[in-house]
Amino acid sequence: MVLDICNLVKRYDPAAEPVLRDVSFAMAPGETLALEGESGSGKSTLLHLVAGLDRASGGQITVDGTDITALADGALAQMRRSTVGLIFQQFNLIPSLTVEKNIAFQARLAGRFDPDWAAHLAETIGLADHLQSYPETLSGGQQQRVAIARALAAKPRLLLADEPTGNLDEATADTVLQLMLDSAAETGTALLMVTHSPRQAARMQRRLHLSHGVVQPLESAA
Ligand SMILES: Nc1ncnc2c1ncn2[C@@H]1O[C@H](COP(=O)(O)OP(=O)(O)OP(=O)(O)O)[C@@H](O)[C@H]1O
Repeated sequence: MVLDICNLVKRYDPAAEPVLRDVSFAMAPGETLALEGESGSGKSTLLHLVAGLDRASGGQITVDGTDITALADGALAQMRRSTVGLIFQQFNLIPSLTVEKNIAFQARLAGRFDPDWAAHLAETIGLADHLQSYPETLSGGQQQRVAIARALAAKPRLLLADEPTGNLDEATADTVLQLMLDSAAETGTALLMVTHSPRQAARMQRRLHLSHGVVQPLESAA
């Protein structure tokens, strides 16, 4: 399994109910999973814990064979660089680098830069004419696509995406999701994606609904 989450608990306020009470699920290589649930149900919290950006209050998160809840901060950062891709609502593009260099950045850090793969992603995601532009000159939707291409370029074992097509019109969102699904299939990346769109969720292999701190499976049309 690329990801194995076991009895995960997260509480922010010791006096209140935990945001995540008892979350358990696993993902195999290449698997695509939609995480749904109403606003405030804890979806972003769950992604942050899996990314090692925040600490669990209980339970285990095993990423590519390593229980990350037991890792020190330095080892967690190393795990993120080598194994996990992130597409979060803040795009975190590097303002001093061109689009082309932003796309290459994480792949280079991970030691997996493949210029042909990066060029294929930029072309398919509609950024080929903007490779020498700087992020501040791009629209929000274009910046979001750079963040997506950057994550895919590094061929991560596990890709965590928090509403990755939220800034895009429906047709562009469909194209970009298809690229993410094709890339996951080609590189064996497991894709865990938070979405509010039932239409997008239906294109993933599995759907989980997060409510009251636990996840339940939902039927998927795929
Ligand atoms: N750093 C934090 N400190 C305290 N409470 C937090 C923190 N981050 C999130 N929360 C609380 O945890 C709950 C879950 O928030 P989270 O952002 O994970 O939900 P979400 O399902 O991703 O929501 P949305 O769909 O609106 O993005 C909310 O009640 C939120 O207020």
